[in-house]
Amino acid sequence: MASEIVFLITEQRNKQRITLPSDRGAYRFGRSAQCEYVLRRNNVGDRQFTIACADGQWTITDDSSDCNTWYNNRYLTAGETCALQPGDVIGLNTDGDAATQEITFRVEEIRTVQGSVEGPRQEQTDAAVLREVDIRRKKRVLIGRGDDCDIKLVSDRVSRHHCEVVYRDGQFEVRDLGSTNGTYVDGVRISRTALRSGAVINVPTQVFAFTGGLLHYHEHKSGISVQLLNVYKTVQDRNTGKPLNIVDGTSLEIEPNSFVVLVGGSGTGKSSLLTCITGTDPCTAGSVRFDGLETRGNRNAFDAVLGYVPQRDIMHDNLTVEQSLTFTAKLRIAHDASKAEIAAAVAHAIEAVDLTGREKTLISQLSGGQKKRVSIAMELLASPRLLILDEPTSGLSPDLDRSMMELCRKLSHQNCTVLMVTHNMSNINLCDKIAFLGVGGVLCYYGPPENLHSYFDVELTSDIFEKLRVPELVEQYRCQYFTTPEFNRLAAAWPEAAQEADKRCDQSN
Ligand SMILES: Nc1ncnc2c1ncn2[C@@H]1O[C@H](COP(=O)(O)OP(=O)(O)OP(=O)(O)O)[C@@H](O)[C@H]1O
Repeated sequence: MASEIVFLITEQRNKQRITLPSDRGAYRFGRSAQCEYVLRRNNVGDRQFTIACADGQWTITDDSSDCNTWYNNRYLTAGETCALQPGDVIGLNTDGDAATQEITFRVEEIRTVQGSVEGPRQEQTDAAVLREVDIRRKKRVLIGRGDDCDIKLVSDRVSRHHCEVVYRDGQFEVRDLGSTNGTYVDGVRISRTALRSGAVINVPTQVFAFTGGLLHYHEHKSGISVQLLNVYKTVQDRNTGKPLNIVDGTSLEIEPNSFVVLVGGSGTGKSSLLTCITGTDPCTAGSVRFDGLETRGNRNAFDAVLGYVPQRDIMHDNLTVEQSLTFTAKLRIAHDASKAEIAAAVAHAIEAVDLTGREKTLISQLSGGQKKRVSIAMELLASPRLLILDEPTSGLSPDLDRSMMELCRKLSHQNCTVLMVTHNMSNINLCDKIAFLGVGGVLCYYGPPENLHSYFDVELTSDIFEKLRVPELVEQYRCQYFTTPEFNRLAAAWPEAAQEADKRCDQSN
């Protein structure tokens, strides 16, 4: 009988579940690229430990000669094997302090499964629930925001009856039902088309994968994840005529419903990286994924999940907040929305940006910070699952900067994933992660704000900007990033991200 073991891996604030099926042999954990689960950390051996299953019994074996593996309440001796059961904890003390375990692997569950199961799986924590609908059995699956739909999507961008997937005479077909914002199959807007196995269907805020007569989808609570894998933007240098990387091999993962701030000195490629993510000027190499799905070729469809707040506010001064938002709502919300639905969406957006009580105020009478909130509310009308803000706090007073950061934090935890570009570091502790770029478009740090100063070994944030102007230091921090938990979690899920690390940096250092 096959079985699988579920580990909850905890490292700093990050949590991740992995499921290892028993019929795939042993799973090696360690620094080496040959391991099934690569852990590029200090004080981790090339092969640290192995998890395996024989005769229904899961075990851990310590493989490392010089770095110890913690098991429940003691260290294993080199080569020792122990049986695993739910509740057991494996720990690694990557900072070298024997008293603390920086990464823990807790056995959550060992379960028997029928037949064979597919390879190691990453499981999202709390972000999404995987659903599937059997089209052959139902014959017709109606998708939309109406109460009578088989798959009901809660977004004003989705039409009441948006599209349907039907099965007739052995054929599967998807038909758009005259929706406002479109149905896409493999990145192309369709009115009706036959479905092949493996097709990807997009409607606003939702992606479906169609295989073997089943429609699979993640029922999202709100924000999406973004994966950047070896992302490059190469341009022709206007001075030398030679190729120049202005985004230079960036790999990182933005977790669902997190608030990430992108910082870096002037000209370090922040805007260029943003345009790779928004797709307005796509990357020249590498991959940008939303919820793990490649966005290249699917750009139109993925636009639906994106909200972009530009640096300059674009609104009519002589309209009130409510008029302005109602005007935008009529353009963005599905055309079959009733007046009451539009009014509710506007009220919801106003409340989300804490402007309740200002509905009747003219835009011209708002402060800079309030205007920015209206710009954000305009994007929220479209229920984005990723909100990108380009320097929303530039030109604002310090107290407004704080309230803007607090708003972004709130939105990220309630509505969507938030990515913000900023120069202002004073309230940076309010974000979940900082992506710090150095000269030449190199990602030098990606991690929580509380580790920033120790990582760069500085007391003042301004010293980081100084350091990241020096190309040699930038290269040093590029490689240091490849040893961090954030990068290793990404590389474990997307091994191609490690290729760049292996190419750029000698991992034995
Ligand atoms: N064709 C080109 N030739 C040479 N350099 C270029 C070319 N195109 C862009 N660059 C450089 O690429 C870098 C990245 O620009 P980008 O606008 O993305 O940086 P940024 O971090 O957003 O800057 P800022 O904070 O000043 O807005 C800049 O240094 C820019 O001068």
